[in-house]
Amino acid sequence: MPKSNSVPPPPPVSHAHRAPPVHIREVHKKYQKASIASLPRDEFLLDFGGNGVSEYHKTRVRDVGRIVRARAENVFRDFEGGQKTQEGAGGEEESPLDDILIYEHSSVPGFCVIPSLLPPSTQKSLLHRLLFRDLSNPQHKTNLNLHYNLPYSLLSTSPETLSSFFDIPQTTFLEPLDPECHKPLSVERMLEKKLRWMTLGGQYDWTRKEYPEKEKGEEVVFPQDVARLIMGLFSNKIIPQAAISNLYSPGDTLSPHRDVSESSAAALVSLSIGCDALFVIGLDDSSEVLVMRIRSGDAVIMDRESRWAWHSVPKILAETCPGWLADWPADGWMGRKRVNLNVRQMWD
Ligand SMILES: O=C(O)CCC(=O)C(=O)O
Ligand SMILES: [Fe+2]
Repeated sequence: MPKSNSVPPPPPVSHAHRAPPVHIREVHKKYQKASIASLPRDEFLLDFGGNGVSEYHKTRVRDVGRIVRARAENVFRDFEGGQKTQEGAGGEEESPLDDILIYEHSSVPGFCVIPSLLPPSTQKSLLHRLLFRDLSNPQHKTNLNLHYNLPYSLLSTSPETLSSFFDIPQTTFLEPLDPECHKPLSVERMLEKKLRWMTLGGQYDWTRKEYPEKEKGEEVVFPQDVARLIMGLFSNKIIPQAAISNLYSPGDTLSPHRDVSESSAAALVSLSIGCDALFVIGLDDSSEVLVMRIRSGDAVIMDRESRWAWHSVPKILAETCPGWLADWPADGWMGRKRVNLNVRQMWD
């Protein structure tokens, strides 16, 4: 991948509050309403899976770099460590020993996709780290901490006795901070619908739209194994310091926005696991808006101009989670979810 040399400077942080342009909002709304059955016939939808890239996109996508497969496999093996289980490979065929291609799309310069980057066993290991280990650690805040006391005292984060919200009785209740505003919430309902994001490492303040200040040195440590995974694959692009893990169910959306609170122009790296999603991305002054179907295991990179692009998730496609993953960790939970890990560098 070419190194970021002509990176435009970050827009002012005040731009985080700006309204998205009409041309982005319209595409977002159109694809929010699209039927899943119509998508394979849509030549304007970029899709590296299914029937493959459409004629329309073939001329707009080019391969701009590669990751040496042997190197990636070492990184995956290191990440999975002792946790690799016999269920890991899920009966998948071995991949041929060729390098992994990185594709850039001409509509949004710097926007790159690596289809099917993460093998099934790495996807499961990453879910385990995020949802069994990091979610049990009260330092990594979630959307629910703003309104509820989470029963962390019932969980254990020690590797020998690790237990998670998936392991405790699902009828356990989260007590609201303000009982006038919220009713108690069961762990079952939390995991099924209400848990929408968790922040890792530098804790983003969603109200003030700010990260912790570098000088204060107060940031929560970013999980070292996840950092090694990202650096092993994208070391010339980003130093992972913060991440948002988004959890979506069919019917959930993410509105058009730009990620402009970071004081670094390093790329954003985004990994997706579970159900497919539609992803919209476009620049402020461009009528060319790209819509892509993101599948489980895909990596997306927003670098250079695309780093400050508007983007959104208008739709999660129900019943599209790969079969080998649908019952993770039990009872079809991932079959009803998409988990995204959006990794950021806060400062240079
Ligand atoms: O879920 C996604 O693919 C995008 C998430 C995103 O844009 C964000 O967390 O800022
Ligand atoms: Fe974003």
